Amino acid sequence: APAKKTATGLDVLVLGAGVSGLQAAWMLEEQGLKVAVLEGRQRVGGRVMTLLDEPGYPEMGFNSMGEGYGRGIDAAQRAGVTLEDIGSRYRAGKPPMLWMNGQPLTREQWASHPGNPFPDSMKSVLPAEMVNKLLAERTPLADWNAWADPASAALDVPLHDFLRAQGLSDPAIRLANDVSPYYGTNSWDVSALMLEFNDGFVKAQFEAGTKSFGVKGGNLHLPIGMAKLLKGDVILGKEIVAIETTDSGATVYCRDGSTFSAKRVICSLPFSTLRHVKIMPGLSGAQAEAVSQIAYQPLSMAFLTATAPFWDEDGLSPGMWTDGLAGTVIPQHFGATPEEVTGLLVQARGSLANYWDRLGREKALAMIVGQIEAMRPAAKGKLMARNYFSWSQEVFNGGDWAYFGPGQVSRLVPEMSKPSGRLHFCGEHTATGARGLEGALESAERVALEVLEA
Ligand SMILES: Cc1cc2nc3c(=O)[nH]c(=O)nc-3n(C[C@H](O)[C@H](O)[C@H](O)COP(=O)(O)OP(=O)(O)OC[C@H]3O[C@@H](n4cnc5c(N)ncnc54)[C@H](O)[C@@H]3O)c2cc1C
Repeated sequence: APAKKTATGLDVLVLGAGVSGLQAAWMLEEQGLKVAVLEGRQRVGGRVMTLLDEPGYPEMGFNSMGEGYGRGIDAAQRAGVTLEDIGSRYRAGKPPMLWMNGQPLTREQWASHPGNPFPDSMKSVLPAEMVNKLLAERTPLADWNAWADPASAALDVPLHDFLRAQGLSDPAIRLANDVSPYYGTNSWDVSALMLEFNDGFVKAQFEAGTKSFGVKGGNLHLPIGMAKLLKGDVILGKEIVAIETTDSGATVYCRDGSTFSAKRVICSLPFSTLRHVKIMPGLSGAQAEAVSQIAYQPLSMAFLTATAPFWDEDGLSPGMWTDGLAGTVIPQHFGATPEEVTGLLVQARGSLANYWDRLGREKALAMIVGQIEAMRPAAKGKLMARNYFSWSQEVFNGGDWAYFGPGQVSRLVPEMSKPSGRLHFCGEHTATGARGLEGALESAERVALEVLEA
């Protein structure tokens, strides 16, 4: 039987219990509104997701906040969780090595390697550093806060164009970007302007300070703490399938047959999942285009542990950036001391993530272990595959963060987050001044003010 309504006389229904939805709900309650939150998963947190039963509490989602995360630091204090500077843990141990074609290379070896396709002046730049370094040094975006202004539209071109203009050949672009893209699946499907905005945000973070904060015991404790602050219901297991607004109110329909009504609805769903929700009346123009078209980053991860420190045996860093099917191996230093390795997080982005996903969990894990063992015989028989997590395959995400394709920043960003009648939007994809978790919180502030002023 359909679940009974648990909340009546609501001012606002918030859809999604990620940090943006939880923050918006809290802000509106502070102003005296009656709010309920509906969440599809059986947990809160969305893209903040910690494996609390694995050693070192590996993070499958949100990693850390910078010192400039005013909203994030404030939310953590309110939620009663402890932030610790984990920057030294990221930097602990030997620096990761570059593995090209199955062979380990130091930076010096790479600089003179015959397979190095980078321009002469940049031979010692590692592939993983190249895109961010070029953006940092040569961004054509004078004011990063103006990224979505019409005046910046000329920069809304494929990342490929920017990288070509910096003197990178196609093989150099493939290695520096497409093997493990931060945004997009390759240099053609992402706007350079989006990365220039991100570069500005990163620089502003460094100006505020160089610490990286994580939540003690796992980042998942942040949204759990934020949810506890709410007076209204946070109802789990409520997959939204339709949203209807009229001149006088709004109704939300869930997959289990239950319905909820309120004066207004705030939707924090990523557009990758919202595009499967029936919206009545339908959206139009750039907003409809955005909901249907904006892409989400493919990102998949395997969590491995080692029964013995094979990196001591072969004398090489446990960290690996490979140009092959094993992706990037990131040692986790979350034990009692920063030296201890609590596990290996193996990450694939872009088309490699899609390939792992198509193999499926078991085959992907076996392939990853086999690849590492082939490169490092000392690892043979010592790797334990414990977990596989794909953001693309998560029904309630359909990918990691939103990214804009060439032309989409200018065409969609100024329009896509405006309210449609009594339906309002928040979530990291709607942030225009910050990125990541801080962007999600920024969007919550914007939407809360929007609802209060409506
Ligand atoms: C691997 C990874 C690493 C990251 N690292 C960092 C970092 O280091 N620093 C940083 O600042 N940010 C980082 N981020 C980004 C940060 O985690 C996100 O920006 C932020 O958590 C997004 O919050 P949100 O509320 O916008 O979206 P979400 O957390 O995705 O919340 C949306 C909610 O809606 C729910 N939902 C979706 N569809 C439905 C439906 N149909 N019905 C009901 N509920 C639904 C979801 O279950 C989810 O709970 C990272 C993200 C990932 C995935």
